[in-house]
Amino acid sequence: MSIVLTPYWTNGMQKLRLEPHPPEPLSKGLRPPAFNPAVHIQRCLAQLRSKDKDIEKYIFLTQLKDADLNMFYKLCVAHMSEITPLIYTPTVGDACLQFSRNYRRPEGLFISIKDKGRVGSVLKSWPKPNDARISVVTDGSRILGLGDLGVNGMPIAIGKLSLYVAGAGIRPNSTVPICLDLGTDNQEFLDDPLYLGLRQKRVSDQEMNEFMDEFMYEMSITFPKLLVQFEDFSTDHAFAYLSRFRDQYPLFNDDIQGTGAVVLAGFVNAAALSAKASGRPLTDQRILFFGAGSAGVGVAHQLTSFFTLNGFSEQEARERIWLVDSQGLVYDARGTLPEHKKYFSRNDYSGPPITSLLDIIDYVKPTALLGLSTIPNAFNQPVVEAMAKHNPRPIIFPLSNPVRLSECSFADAVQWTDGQVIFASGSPFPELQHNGRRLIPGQGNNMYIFPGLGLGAIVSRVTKVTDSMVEASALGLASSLTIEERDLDLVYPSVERIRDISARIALNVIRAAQKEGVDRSTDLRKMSDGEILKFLQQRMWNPY
Ligand SMILES: O=C([O-])CC(=O)C(=O)O
Ligand SMILES: [Mg+2]
Repeated sequence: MSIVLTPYWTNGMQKLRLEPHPPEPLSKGLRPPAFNPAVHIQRCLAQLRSKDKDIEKYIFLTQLKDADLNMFYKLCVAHMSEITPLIYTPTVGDACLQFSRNYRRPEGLFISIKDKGRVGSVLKSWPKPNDARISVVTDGSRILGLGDLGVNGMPIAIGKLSLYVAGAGIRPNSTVPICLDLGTDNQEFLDDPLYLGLRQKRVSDQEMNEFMDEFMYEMSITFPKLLVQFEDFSTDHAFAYLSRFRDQYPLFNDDIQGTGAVVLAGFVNAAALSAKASGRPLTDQRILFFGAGSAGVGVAHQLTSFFTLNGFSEQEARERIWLVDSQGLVYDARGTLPEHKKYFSRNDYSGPPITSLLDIIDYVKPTALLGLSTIPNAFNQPVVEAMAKHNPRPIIFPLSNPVRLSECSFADAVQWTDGQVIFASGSPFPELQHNGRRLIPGQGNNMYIFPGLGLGAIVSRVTKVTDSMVEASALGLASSLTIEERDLDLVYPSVERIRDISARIALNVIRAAQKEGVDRSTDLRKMSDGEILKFLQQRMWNPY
């Protein structure tokens, strides 16, 4: 028997209390005579399934988490592929949009620009800060593909952290969801009397920088063992704060690095399938990115490592990549470009702007088309057919979230390529049958990466998260497919195995951290791979 911290509420405030784990049986008379915990999970599942709308299911699960944390995670772990889309993408998108309307109880920390100068004292209201290991921090400025949602971004931090618990066995009381309120430019919310954030526009970059400097410093003081995951900051801030803080504190940006790693993993497997069909070398890839925000450029950077791992120079790797933004193909002669696009801007084209995606495909002749644009249906029939014309097995990854912003659906991509597409999307699509074949879409969502990357970083107590740790997480994921999954042409493993996958990713991350000397748990250096895997699996928190 061990002791865990269980959240409870008093006077509208969340507190934590110490409880034996598993709990002592209730005294006689306090529960129904035939109550059987093993059957109770079926009751909870039936209650969940009786709700018609996904948002109702989300609300039910949130309340279950309040009332019976253990049962909530028991359901998550036992029914991962059913529950994940409800507590996370895509339903969490609606939960964010409706957060101020559906709000019931406090969960997580809100820190606002009004706290500037005393952020430390606000952080101290968190109970047991020494137990904190992982925080997901958002400023709500670019939630999924839904734009600036202000403090309504909190559910994204909560949802990601639930996956840390369910998918990597992090203890629930080690997780700290944080939403920063730096104002919002969402006028609809500012006008809404129920909106739960400050009634002001976003602050200037300078004020935000000062706030973020104080916030990150105070976080490191209050939570000495914490890893920070930045989530859904607007593109410029995502890049700026990653580079501002990454050498000072243990942190990563999920949208740049997590998404980059998950797509690299899927791409490694997709490239092998496409090479098999075309007979051309594995590295004969030309990758077109539709969307050049934090996710698009983050993924592009990560994918260059696919080529450098296969013997290309950095320059050669960069030449395999083309970016498209709202003004079409990104190239030097087009005019001044934002900083984050410059690295991939083409210098081998100087004609008039090419703006239509179809024309760009004809010019580039890509083997892979990756969508990170949040423009629904941008990969329409002519676009997908053009990809199929150039490739026996085109790689098409519409990665925008949530599902209604996806650049195309799985069913359309299958139909328009006669089943030849190698497909992964950001949000889940159902599998289908085509000409008697079972076709299963991949889900190229960072949920495969961050639990394992975080677990490895936490267990080895890194001083910082390096590029090679992120790359190692991707390769760990890519190699985690079983033979059966490879036979089904999958590019990602089944999410039901997420805990095994997270352990394998964490092992790779730990080894990469050791190689670079950024690990502080140096005891792990003496252990074999098998011993580390066993250690990780044994230490994972389990609902009883
Ligand atoms: O949350 C997700 O599903 C993936 C992600 O980070 C994003 O779209 O911003
Ligand atoms: Mg995100």
